[in-house]
This record gives sequence, C-alpha cells and structure tokens, in this order.
Amino acid sequence: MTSPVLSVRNLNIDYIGAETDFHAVKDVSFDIAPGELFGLAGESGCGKSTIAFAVSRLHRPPALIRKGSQILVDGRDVLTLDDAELRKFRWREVAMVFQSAMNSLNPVLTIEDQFYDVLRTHTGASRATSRARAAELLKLVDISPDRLSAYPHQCSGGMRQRIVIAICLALNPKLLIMDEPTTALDVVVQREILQRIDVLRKQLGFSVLFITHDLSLMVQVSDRIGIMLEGELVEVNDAQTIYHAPQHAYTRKLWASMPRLHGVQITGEVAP
Ligand SMILES: Nc1ncnc2c1ncn2[C@@H]1O[C@H](COP(=O)(O)OP(=O)(O)OP(=O)(O)O)[C@@H](O)[C@H]1O
Repeated sequence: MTSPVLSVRNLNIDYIGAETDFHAVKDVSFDIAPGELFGLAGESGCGKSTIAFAVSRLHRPPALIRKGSQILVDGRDVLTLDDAELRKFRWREVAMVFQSAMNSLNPVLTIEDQFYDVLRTHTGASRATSRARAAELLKLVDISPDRLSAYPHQCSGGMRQRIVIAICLALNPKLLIMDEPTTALDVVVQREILQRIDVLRKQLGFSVLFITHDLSLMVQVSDRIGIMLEGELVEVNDAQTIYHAPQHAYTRKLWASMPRLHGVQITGEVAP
C-alpha cells in the first residue's frame, strides 16, 4: 500500500477550562492516501474543526493536544515541528480553506498582491514571477487573469472562495484542508467549486480533507468518509458504503435526520 499523506494516530484534544477540561477529540485515528478526498462528517460540535486546526498546527490555547497523539504528514510528526519548520510546513505541505475563507482576503490589497504576499514570503518570488504564477493559478479555478487587478469587494462570494483556494494551491501543498468551504455559498456555486476541486486533485495529485455536516454533499465528492460522534470517530468507510450500507447506528441516524438525495452519483462527479 502507498504510504499515506496524512496519518492521524490516537489524537486526543482537550479544551482546558478554569473548572473542568472538555475532551473534544477522543483517540481519533485515520489515514488519507495520496490524491484521496477524505470527508469528515458529523453534527455541529463533534470535533471536526478541532481536528482540522490541529492537523494544520493552527490550534491555539485553550486547545491542548494530549501526549501520545501523532499527526504524521508524509511520515513526519507535525506536532514536533519548531517555529522555523512550521513556517515551511504551512502552505507547502498543508494549506487550509476555512469556513467563509472568502472573507479572509485582505480588502485593501488587489488579488495580485494577495498572491504576491504568499509567493514572496515563501519562495522569494519576484513581482513578475508571482504575477505569472497567479494568472496560472486563477485559470485553474476558472477565473480570468483579468481579475488580478481587482479588489476582493469587486468579486462575487463564489469567486472570492475560489481565489482563496487558488492561493492555497500556490505552493503545491500535499494536503488541502477544506473546513465547510462552501457553506456560505448557494447550492449551484457550492457544486461548481467542489467539482473544480475534484478535477484539480486528480490533475495535481494533492489529497483533500473535506469537512462538512452535510452528508449528502459529502458522499457525492468523497472517496472515503469518517463519521464523528461527540469527539469519537465511529465509522470510516468508502462513500458507497456510507450511502448504501452504513455500518454504525449513528451514521444511519445522521441519514435519517437529513433529506435523502435521489439519483446521487458517488463516482467523484457531482450529480446534476
Ligand atoms: N476555544 C474553545 N474553548 C472551549 N471549547 C471549545 C473551543 N472551541 C471549540 N470548543 C468545543 O469543542 C467541541 C468541538 O468543536 P468543533 O468546532 O471542533 O466542532 P465541529 O464539529 O467542527 O462543529 P461545527 O460543525 O459547528 O463547526 C465543541 O463542543 C465546542 O463547543
């Protein structure tokens, strides 16, 4: 078997409180293979975002990762990285698209400058090199390079979200983490963005950790899915099994709680 890009082993995360600690992630283990799109689903508060932040080493106090937890990216434990190693790790190894990331673009910088910021800092790129690379990246997400001179407020929500994804792909990360990346967008735009991600990961070979509470959307785009319940990973299966023959009682309960899609395709293509 090919070595996984991400291997999470016995991950335990607490939120430290004044009175008591809250055990938000309980002994979670899973792998993501190269090029795989792995979905993490479960109701609000089950610990999905806490895992996403830990994998990108963006977790902050009061979140505390317990001893004995391991997060291996390409075999290297990211929990042991020092500050200098972390600067190289972020964007190059793992990039993260947050919930409503479209609002994270700097409103006073043009789209070109937002790319330049990342490319100059991490690769020392000149303005001309950065501009050429930014144009290439925008094309990947179906945006005309004419937009380079625009400001974020001149772009639609869906376009801004795709720009954030393009910036995330600028340094060819091995893993793209998308935490509810399209929740704030309408259904058609959501679908377009996820279709684009599906094409790109096949073309460029990166893996994706995709987080949403929307299981119907998830089965349409994921290879495998992990179901979380109150901090525990209760089932990991391929998308077909999660849809047609869920093994865990909680997965069945999740399905029962949402409108079932008819004619859903789970071959990687999003159903029309
Ligand atoms: N800074 C914090 N301090 C204390 N508890 C927190 C903090 N952040 C999150 N939690 C708790 O940890 C648990 C897991 O939260 P998390 O955001 O990871 O869930 P989630 O599954 O991503 O939910 P959602 O889908 O609503 O984003 C929740 O019970 C939440 O209330």
